[in-house]
Amino acid sequence: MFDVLFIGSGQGAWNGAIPMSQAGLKVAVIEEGLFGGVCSNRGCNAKITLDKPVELMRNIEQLQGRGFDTVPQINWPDLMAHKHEVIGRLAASNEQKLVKANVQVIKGHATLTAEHTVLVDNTEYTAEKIVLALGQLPHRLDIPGQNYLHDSTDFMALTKMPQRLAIIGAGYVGMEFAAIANAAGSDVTVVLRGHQPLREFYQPYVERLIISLRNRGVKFLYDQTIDSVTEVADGFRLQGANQFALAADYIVDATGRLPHVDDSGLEVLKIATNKNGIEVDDHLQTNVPDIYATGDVVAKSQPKITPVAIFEAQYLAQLFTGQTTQPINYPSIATTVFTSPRISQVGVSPTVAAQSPLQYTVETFDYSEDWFRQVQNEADGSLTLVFDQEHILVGAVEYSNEAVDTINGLLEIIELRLTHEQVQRFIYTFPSLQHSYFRKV
Ligand SMILES: Cc1cc2nc3c(=O)[nH]c(=O)nc-3n(C[C@H](O)[C@H](O)[C@H](O)COP(=O)(O)OP(=O)(O)OC[C@H]3O[C@@H](n4cnc5c(N)ncnc54)[C@H](O)[C@@H]3O)c2cc1C
Ligand SMILES: NC(=O)c1ccc[n+]([C@@H]2O[C@H](COP(=O)([O-])OP(=O)(O)OC[C@H]3O[C@@H](n4cnc5c(N)ncnc54)[C@H](O)[C@@H]3O)[C@@H](O)[C@H]2O)c1
Repeated sequence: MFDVLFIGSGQGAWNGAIPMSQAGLKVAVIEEGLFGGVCSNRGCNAKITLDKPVELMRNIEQLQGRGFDTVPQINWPDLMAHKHEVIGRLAASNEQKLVKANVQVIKGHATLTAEHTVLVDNTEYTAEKIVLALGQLPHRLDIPGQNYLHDSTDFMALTKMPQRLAIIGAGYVGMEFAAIANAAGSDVTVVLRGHQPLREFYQPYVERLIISLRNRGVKFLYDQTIDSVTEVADGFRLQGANQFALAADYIVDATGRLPHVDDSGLEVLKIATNKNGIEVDDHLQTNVPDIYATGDVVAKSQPKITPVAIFEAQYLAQLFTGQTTQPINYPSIATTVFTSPRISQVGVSPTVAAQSPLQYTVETFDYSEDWFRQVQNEADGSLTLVFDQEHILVGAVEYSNEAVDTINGLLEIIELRLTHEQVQRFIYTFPSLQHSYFRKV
């Protein structure tokens, strides 16, 4: 009998399994696919590998006539081969990480059969505690011609960049892929059901991102309902209400991801779920004692991203090894859409702050006036900061190529509620990004 049995081996599992095992618990991880789950094999890591040349290309573009005379072109087949090389080895190394930490690795599809029992290929495994780290699966539009639609995994394995790419949905996946495919030379059209791309992000910066992508040739079609996809002589045809029609060579369905709750026996134990995932209490415990859940499969208001899955897995390690009995207490969470420019944000949104002017002040800094950004000729960037009544930084959002580094840098100031005087004690390297913002805090 194991002390803890994880179903799923993604970020929401191994970041808990390893410290639990190192603390002396008998731990096993069951995985039916690639070890490391989505982020390692077909999510964050693959995406950032495909984005790297885009980021470099945009930086070089900004310096045309300022030290550079040409912009390099992306060689997609070479880039894809590089992605396969970098990402292809991760599953095996993720598995080895578990083995080295003395975690038992079990391969196959797990089904819960009783409160402490899981079945994998006719073998029963029992455990004191079971952790469901099942992740999410791509949502697929339920329309005729559904089989012609592709998901994020398909896109990130494309050997040839399609000439005409249609993307349905303008969330994280839709926008990031639009930026990459556009830089790689594809004629990209993003089709939106509503009128608000990247709903969770600060909208004035989303609007600037849309303008920037439009200027590069990406088309955005708002308020469209796709009814069907058909194969035609030279590709595919999307059709929708009010005579909407669009021709494309390849279509990505980026309409979101759904919690993976339907094939692991949750119903046998009547584990409570809703459309957002598995319901848990403030200790990540499901309605069934000794069964817990972490990561994307959890029904939660926090963003379904890797660092949150890691935080939850590490919390369970502390809980199960007796280091804490406290409820999970999420810190400030930075989120980023990896377009170019990027939008990165953390803490109180300027939109929320603007609704309570007595409680918050909001300040915006335009990078066209910042000498450090002028060095790289980055004119289209801004940082917005939110301060509370004590003038402590409580929120920040940046639209720029370096937004991730700025927001990660400001994260500790926000989380630790550092005062202006405390921040002034940091002696950063000069010149550096930190120097371009620390005086503003
Ligand atoms: C295209 C894309 C890009 C992304 N980019 C980013 C990013 O840049 N930054 C970021 O923070 N997040 C990003 N994410 C989100 C991130 O990948 C997820 O938040 C993270 O992978 C969640 O980890 P998890 O462990 O909860 O689930 P997963 O990684 O989904 O792992 C779940 C695992 O459980 C296994 N499993 C499920 N059921 C069973 C069963 N019954 N038996 C055995 N095994 C089972 C699955 O095979 C899977 O391997 C991205 C996601 C996508 C799709
Ligand atoms: N940078 C990152 O951190 C990152 C990157 C990629 C994915 N992710 C994670 O992966 C998950 C999935 O991302 P995603 O972009 O697929 O989902 P999402 O929820 O961010 O976006 C889905 C989009 O599809 C649209 N949509 C939904 N139903 C539709 C329909 N019937 N017709 C047309 N449009 C429709 C929505 O309005 C939305 O714009 C999220 O949990 C996200 O956190 C994170």
